[in-house]
Amino acid sequence: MSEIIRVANVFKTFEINQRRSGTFSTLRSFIAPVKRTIRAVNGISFSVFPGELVGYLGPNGAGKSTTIKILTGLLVPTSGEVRAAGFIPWKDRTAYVAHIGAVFGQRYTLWWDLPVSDSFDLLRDMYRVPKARFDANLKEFRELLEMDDFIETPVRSLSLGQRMRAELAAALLYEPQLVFLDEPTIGLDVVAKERIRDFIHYLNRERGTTVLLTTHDLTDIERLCDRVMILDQGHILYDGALDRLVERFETGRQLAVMVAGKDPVAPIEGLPLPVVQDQRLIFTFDPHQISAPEMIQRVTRHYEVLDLEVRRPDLETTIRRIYEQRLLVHDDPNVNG
Ligand SMILES: Nc1ncnc2c1ncn2[C@@H]1O[C@H](COP(=O)(O)OP(=O)(O)OP(=O)(O)O)[C@@H](O)[C@H]1O
Repeated sequence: MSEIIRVANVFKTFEINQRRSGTFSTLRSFIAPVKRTIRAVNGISFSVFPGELVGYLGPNGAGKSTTIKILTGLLVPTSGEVRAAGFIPWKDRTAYVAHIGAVFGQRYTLWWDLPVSDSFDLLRDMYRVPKARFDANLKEFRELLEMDDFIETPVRSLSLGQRMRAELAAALLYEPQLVFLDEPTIGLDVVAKERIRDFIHYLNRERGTTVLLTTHDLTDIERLCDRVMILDQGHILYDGALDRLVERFETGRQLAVMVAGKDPVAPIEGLPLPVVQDQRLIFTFDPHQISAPEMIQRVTRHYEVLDLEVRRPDLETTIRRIYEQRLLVHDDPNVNG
């Protein structure tokens, strides 16, 4: 199957003017600002295949939005090649945008003063969507995104959650095969986030829409993505299965056991002393050093166990460790996929 997105060796640098700090020794150094180059995207390559839902992760300033802007044709890369849905995004943008959808959590694309339904009608005309297809999509999206209560409301009066649902519908009513979602759940409450996730899931699994999703909310990623790419300082540091990433970097697993009797906790050779929490003994262990079955065996040999549970750290804890401790390093041949 041929790829729907192909990014090859793409760089994007920004030149910014920065005031000189420090000495006023010469007039020139006082007046002329210094040019500084920011390498927002620093030689990235990847492919996405039709029907994939790929999470694009990375700490603040990693270069995610810059990549999405290049892929949607809003920015021209400094060098490198991009093809998406058969187009070079920034070259033939008018034709290209009819084949893609884009939702930016922090930017409005709908008409501010128009009721939501009028915005939808305008989009139907702009993209020349046949009426029957448009009406069928609208009917389905109204139901899935529960839009009936606000479809006649001007966009400026919508709540953030309502606006995001309207934005999603607007980006998808003309059935693009490829969709870019940049922080679609930002600022939403848990119920609204869940509704948006269900919709993205439906789009991808039921309609086969290809999705590239940028988010800082790791529940979005956990719920939706099998594949993730991690970007840092403009480099892709990991591109592969989410499970493999977690398996590789997860530490601090816990075995929580409820034991019979009230004897003081006796140390088990080779294991650190457990802490007592909610009437359970909590043993923290590194799954790369000792497996969960072995931990269970050792502990059950020592105690009469009434109940036990192995707890894994959540995805957020694992990803935070990866970012903070810089566990993924550019050019490490072992980290990709
Ligand atoms: N138009 C611009 N001019 C100058 N620098 C820019 C511009 N756009 C982005 N940058 C810089 O490029 C780098 C990457 O920014 P980008 O917005 O792509 O990161 P991001 O991963 O999306 O971050 P966040 O998670 O905070 O949104 C940052 O250092 C940013 O300051």
